[in-house]
Amino acid sequence: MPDLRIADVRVTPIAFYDPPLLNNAGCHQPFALRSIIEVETEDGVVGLGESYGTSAVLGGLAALAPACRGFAVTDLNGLWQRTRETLPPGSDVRLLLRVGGAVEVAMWDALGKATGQRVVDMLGGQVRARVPFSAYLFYKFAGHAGEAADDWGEVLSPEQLVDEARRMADEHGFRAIKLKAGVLEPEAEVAGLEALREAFPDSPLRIDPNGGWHVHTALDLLPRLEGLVEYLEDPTVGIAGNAVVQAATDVPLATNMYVVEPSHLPPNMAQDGFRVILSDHHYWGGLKASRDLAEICRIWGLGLSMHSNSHLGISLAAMVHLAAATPNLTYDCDTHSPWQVDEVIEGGKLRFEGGALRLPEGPGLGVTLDRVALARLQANFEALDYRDRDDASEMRKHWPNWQFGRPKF
Ligand SMILES: O=C([O-])[C@@H](O)[C@@H](O)[C@H](O)[C@@H](O)C(=O)[O-]
Ligand SMILES: [Mg+2]
Repeated sequence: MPDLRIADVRVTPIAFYDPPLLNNAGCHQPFALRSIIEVETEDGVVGLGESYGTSAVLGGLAALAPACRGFAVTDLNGLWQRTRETLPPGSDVRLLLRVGGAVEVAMWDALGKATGQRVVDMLGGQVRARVPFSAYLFYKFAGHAGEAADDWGEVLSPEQLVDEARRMADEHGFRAIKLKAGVLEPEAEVAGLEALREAFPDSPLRIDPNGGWHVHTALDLLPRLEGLVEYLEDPTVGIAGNAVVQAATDVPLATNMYVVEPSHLPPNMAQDGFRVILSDHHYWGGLKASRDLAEICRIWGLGLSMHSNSHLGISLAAMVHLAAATPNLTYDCDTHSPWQVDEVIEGGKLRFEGGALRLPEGPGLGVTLDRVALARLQANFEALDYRDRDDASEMRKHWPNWQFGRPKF
């Protein structure tokens, strides 16, 4: 019988190159911040997790890590008790879920590696061989401020958007297409979506202004969006605001912004705010909590999709295991992966075939840490002069008069 007690939890902050992608909050900085979590058992088996690298999450992980020693990697109740005990009293539940969830994934990976089981099997069993992902389109600048253009170039017009989508589809085979909006005038963004429809007549489309539109703007645009999109993601602010939009259309509204932890579910159901939840194991408290969320969605008749932020291969592997174990995942998952050039797992990035990923082979998550890459990405982090994401300041390097607004348009 393997000794499943935790001997050590290591957290390594990393930073990896990120292109100048635009969203309602501004522009991505040249490096995205992330954390790599290693849970080592008394037998020397190492489980992996990946999460945010913000100062709040890193602070929470630094407090939690030493408190994990001694309990078994199967003890999720123990994990959550220690997470509550080690975070400062009154901490936001969203921080608690992010910190505990980051370690939880690594515990599943360690358990799988120690016992020869895949995470997908421990989460209830594999229901699909391939996990489909969507092409995640962004408006973007040609290059970061003061730097040369990257090989995607500028994307600010409908024509450039179609080119970006074509490259995504050619390189990875994605079918569904998501447009990150809330950047340009809504009219221009819907025109971009219409150009995508013309170029990709069979692709399910989505648009996500991240709460950037006023209720009246979303209502005005509904006639153009109906029949065009499979869901409308976070068009405006809050459950109540989005409920007004949802009441006016049969197009389901989806969210990864306003229903992001358990206490948001009852008001959402009561107000019929969103009919699709974009789950995210980094937000919801890990893999077990995300399976529970899927079950809640099934019981209450909500659609289920999957959200992503800039991430590397450990997160992607965890997303694939979770998605492969979730029968009612009703839409293709989001991923930022095509935008990332760095990787932290051995063998390089997981490769999409026909827009989908197969489960990496092997026990646990099926991925191994590339320690040379980890050291390089950690050095990136140490060299940076920022410790938190600040899209607004980055945006003003390109558009000095830019102002944040949510809603804005
Ligand atoms: O990375 C971005 O710019 C996205 O806007 C991200 O921050 C969102 O969390 C996300 O991808 C979304 O679907 O809202
Ligand atoms: Mg979103």
